[in-house]
Amino acid sequence: MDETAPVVMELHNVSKTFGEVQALRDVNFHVRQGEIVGLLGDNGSGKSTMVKMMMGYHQPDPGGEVRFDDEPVRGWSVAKARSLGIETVYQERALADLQSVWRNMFMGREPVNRFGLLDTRRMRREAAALMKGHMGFTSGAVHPDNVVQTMSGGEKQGVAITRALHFHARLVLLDEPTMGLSLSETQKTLDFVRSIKEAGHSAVLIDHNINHVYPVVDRLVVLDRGSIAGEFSPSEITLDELTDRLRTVARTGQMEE
Ligand SMILES: Nc1ncnc2c1ncn2[C@@H]1O[C@H](COP(=O)(O)OP(=O)(O)OP(=O)(O)O)[C@@H](O)[C@H]1O
Repeated sequence: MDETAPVVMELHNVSKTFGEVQALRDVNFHVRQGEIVGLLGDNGSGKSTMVKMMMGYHQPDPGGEVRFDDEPVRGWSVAKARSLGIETVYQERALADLQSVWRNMFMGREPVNRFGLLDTRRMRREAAALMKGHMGFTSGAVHPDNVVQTMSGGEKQGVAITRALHFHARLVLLDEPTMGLSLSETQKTLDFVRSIKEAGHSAVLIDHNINHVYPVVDRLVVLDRGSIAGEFSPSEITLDELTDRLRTVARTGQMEE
């Protein structure tokens, strides 16, 4: 990974408290352009809270800051994050289940024709082309008019990721994207993550299965009870060593005994 690549997004001293629970504690985190970062940690360690912070769903507690392209972001919100090119891919939550594939692909960014009306023909046509190109859906089994609800988990994932790629998302956030997917769908999803990097964009990936995360990321960040407990590059640590370290963190809260 090019350590001189510009930082796209940064969380600076970010904490997040929900009532009595401190989900994040003084987190300092960054993602560089063209970098894929994996977030690891036990249940409740704060991974989803961190992703939701990056997608604009949560605001940091006072004293913390979200930065984008080296500038502090004011008025942090989901709409603001989307306008900066941040896309989220969730297994179940990214798509409107009762809407068609083409509607989902263009939601919020629908092209209009010369009469100022939604250009549905163009959306259908482009959705079909994208499905063939990015998703490799050549069987005809998945049509742009299909309602998302009827699609498999992997197909839904494909739609969400295709949308992120098509709109040139600069940062794609993936929270458990392989949950419940078959082996081949998982492989496809991980290939998509690689293609984000190939396109020069960035991603943050949460996946409980470190066998999925390890081969696709440039850097691994380990969270423990809301704090960053350690950071590795897969080139510095074998998968077996990483597994051992994660067990140690779960037991002691430290990366090393
Ligand atoms: N909206 C909320 N209100 C109250 N507590 C919350 C909220 N969101 C998260 N928490 C708490 O914050 C802590 C961190 O949760 P988070 O979902 O970020 O963990 P996680 O690492 O993603 O866990 P998992 O791997 O189980 O999904 C947990 O104790 C959780 O119960």
